[in-house]
Amino acid sequence: MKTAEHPVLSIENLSIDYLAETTVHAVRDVSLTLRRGEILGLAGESGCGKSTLAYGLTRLLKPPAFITGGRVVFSSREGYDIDLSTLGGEDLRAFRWDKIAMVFQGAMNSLNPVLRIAEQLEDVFLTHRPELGKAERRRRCGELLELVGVDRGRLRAYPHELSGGMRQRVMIAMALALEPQVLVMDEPTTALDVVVQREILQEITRLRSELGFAVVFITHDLPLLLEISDRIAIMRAGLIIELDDALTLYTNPQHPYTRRLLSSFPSLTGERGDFIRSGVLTGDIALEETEQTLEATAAEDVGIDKEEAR
Ligand SMILES: Nc1ncnc2c1ncn2[C@@H]1O[C@H](COP(=O)(O)OP(=O)(O)OP(=O)(O)O)[C@@H](O)[C@H]1O
Repeated sequence: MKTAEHPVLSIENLSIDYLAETTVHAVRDVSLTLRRGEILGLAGESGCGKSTLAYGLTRLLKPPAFITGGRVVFSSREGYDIDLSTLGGEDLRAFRWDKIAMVFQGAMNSLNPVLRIAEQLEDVFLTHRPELGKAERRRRCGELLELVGVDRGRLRAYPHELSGGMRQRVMIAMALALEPQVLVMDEPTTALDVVVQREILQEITRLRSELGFAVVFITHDLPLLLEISDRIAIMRAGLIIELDDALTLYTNPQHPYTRRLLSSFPSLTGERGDFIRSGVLTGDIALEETEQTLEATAAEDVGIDKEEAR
């Protein structure tokens, strides 16, 4: 899908510290633009700051995390800009559902076990669209469930009556309820088995095309990102060290750390590698690239010590 050049979210020189016993510089001077309608993948090893960045750009950080510099600006499709640091309280809560929605890794476990799915979905409309009547709310909840591939009959179910995959789909439906322009997904399918994961990812890319929202998709699973992302940012020790469109990043990675990260996934380098971005690349190219990568990274290193960021 061709993405428009217009930004929907601009992250400008964002820095986030954890002011714990020792200060951790978890996000360091990150600048990043999310284009309207694109899927931007954010990859990097555990502890590099991906989740902190996700929480920072949705302003969900809690102490000891503090934004120590920079800002995040949302550019609405209606043509106005909002600096998120100017929002607080109710405005911020409303903004989060309305304009930017989130799906986090354990989201499916955050459904209330004693309430039916219908009540939990309806609650979003009751809070944010109080003008809607009961029948209209019900209708929209049914439509939402079907949008994410769950039969509307499940509205009457309790969470424990649904599989993990279905519960995660319900969470995605909830995130999409108010038609946000940005969806932040932090490891949204990691807890699910591979087949269910794949189905949900296909659903997300289909919905993105249908509804036009942009996605920040966070995972340490680089092969997965290569499949679904338009562009990929590689993060290390709080810094974005490389950002490019997915195919270029795969075929021509510039940073030694990116090359090393790519080479650490057997699925990208073995004979099965050609399923990645199928139809675009062959396993031979994948193999050749990786051999070069291995030779190159044997001789050089990135030079950013993880401890240095703490
Ligand atoms: N509450 C906290 N107090 C102090 N340091 C923290 C806290 N939460 C996270 N950190 C540190 O901030 C850094 C970034 O953590 P973060 O969770 O954002 O990384 P991540 O890339 O999302 O990792 P993962 O893939 O494991 O979720 C790490 O060094 C982590 O130890």
